[in-house]
Amino acid sequence: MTQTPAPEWYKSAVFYELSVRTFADGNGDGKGDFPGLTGKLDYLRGLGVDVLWILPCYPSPLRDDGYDVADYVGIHPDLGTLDDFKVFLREAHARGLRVVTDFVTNHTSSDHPWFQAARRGPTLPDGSPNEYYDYYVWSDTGTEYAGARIIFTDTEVSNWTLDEQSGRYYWHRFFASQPDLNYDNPRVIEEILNAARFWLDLGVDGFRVDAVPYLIEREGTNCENLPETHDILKRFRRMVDEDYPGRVLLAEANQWPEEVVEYFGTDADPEFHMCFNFPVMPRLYMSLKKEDTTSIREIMERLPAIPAFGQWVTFLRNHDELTLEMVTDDERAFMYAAYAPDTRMKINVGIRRRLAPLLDNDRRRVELLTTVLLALPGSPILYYGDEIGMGDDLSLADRNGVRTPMQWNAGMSGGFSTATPDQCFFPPIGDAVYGYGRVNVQSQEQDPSSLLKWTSRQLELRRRHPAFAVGDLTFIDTDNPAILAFTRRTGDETLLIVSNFAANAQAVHLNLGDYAGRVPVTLAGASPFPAIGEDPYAMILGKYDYYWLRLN
Ligand SMILES: OC[C@H]1O[C@H](O[C@H]2O[C@H](CO)[C@@H](O)[C@H](O)[C@H]2O)[C@H](O)[C@@H](O)[C@@H]1O
Ligand SMILES: [Ca+2]
Repeated sequence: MTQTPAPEWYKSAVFYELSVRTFADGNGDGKGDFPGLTGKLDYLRGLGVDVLWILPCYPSPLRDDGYDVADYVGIHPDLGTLDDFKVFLREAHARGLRVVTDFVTNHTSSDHPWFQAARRGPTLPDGSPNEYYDYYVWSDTGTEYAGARIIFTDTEVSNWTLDEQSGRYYWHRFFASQPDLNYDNPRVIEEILNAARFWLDLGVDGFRVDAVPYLIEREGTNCENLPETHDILKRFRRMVDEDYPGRVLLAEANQWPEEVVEYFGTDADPEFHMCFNFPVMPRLYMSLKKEDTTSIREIMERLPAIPAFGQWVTFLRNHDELTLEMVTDDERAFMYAAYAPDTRMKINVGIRRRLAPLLDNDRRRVELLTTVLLALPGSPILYYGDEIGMGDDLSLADRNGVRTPMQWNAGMSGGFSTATPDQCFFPPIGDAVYGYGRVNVQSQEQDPSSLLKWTSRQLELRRRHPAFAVGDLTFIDTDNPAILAFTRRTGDETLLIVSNFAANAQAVHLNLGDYAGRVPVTLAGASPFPAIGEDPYAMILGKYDYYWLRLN
């Protein structure tokens, strides 16, 4: 199957995020690789996703799982060769799957040759200027930009670190092993755009651009979302529009609605095609524990309008911690109390757990949040392994506990590798509840009622109703805050989504006066419900129950 060349394909796409290193090992060395991933493309096609977002695959010392790039135009040798990548891309495209790669713009690894050259100081021994020095941000005192917060609060005490070789401090928003590039230097912009061209020329369908708010620093600001940063990102978009039309840019900007929306730019002066909806994510979990969906509605209604080309990207989990940066202090305290009872679950400003353990492995709650994810405006992202209910490993450092090997079957190392578990890059999960002996693709493929099969059916249902992807959103007033009700509407159809966030059955009345005379019909099964009248529409929902309805 080949792809339909619709220019706005990303608006109706379902994304699947995966780490090549932990997805499938093709050569038995215990590390996932491109040949292994290529062998799993039929699985991904069968699941019903459209786009693969692959985590950074560049040569890297892996001090931040590849977000510390040592070479922008290569493949990490553990993952295969550039030719292996090309084969993967070709085979993905042949199956109608698109591929979006992670592009780390804000910083490099301290091992990158640019930084190693920069450390020689502004002037070389022969008196000539060191052109690489200005690739990074330096200080004599390490006191500038004091208004910038620290992001990795568990490990870093400052955004400046003294470099022994140059005797100067360098700026880094993330780990000290990730020096920030100096975007006030036009050569840096050229280098990064050229690196992007390299991958676009190979045929990638776009980039998830990492940590975009932090490109530029200015004294007296918090060094986030600055106008100069937006100018650079708009230049990136212009290059894509002019030379690579049809490719997509997705912004990772973990910001409040008013700031994140700026990363779309405008119809006249566009920036990113897509932005992650960070603010809504923690509120989905919060609403479950509070049995009150008010915060979901409030944050969604707070999102400013986006340009016609734009699309939000929604997610429940990803490779990082469940970030709690976009909540109030009280809400953060609530989330920690509700979802991180063990202190090992906390990291930086968030919670390092996977979807199934967060929801106590409760299939009803997993289904509920997944259906809301699929029904809210935006293109949803599934995180690898969540479609089978994988668990996490709190004994692993940093965020690695949610990056364990994909569980394919009950055999050696869960079918991830022919290597033994202790030889794998991260050990596959082997416990009695979430271990590969019990939770794996093969067994779920044989079980029609498995989470995997359910997910696949739900994706198929979503695909058949374009209103999920591009319909307008209208929240429906109810008399029960545990119930989230909204419509998604196009000129052709109106969908009504009703979800019960409570642990008990609930009665609710929906204010559906605008739809008097219409008959709700279930999307799966086409069962008609009582017709809507002038009075509030009464419904009963079982615990964590949901309805996907079409208003005929
Ligand atoms: O490349 C550095 C990091 O960039 C992304 O980080 C983001 O994740 C942080 C939480 O882990 C988040 O708080 C921050 O706002 C983001 O920019 C990337 O996803 C990380 O894996 C990476 O370490
Ligand atoms: Ca391998």
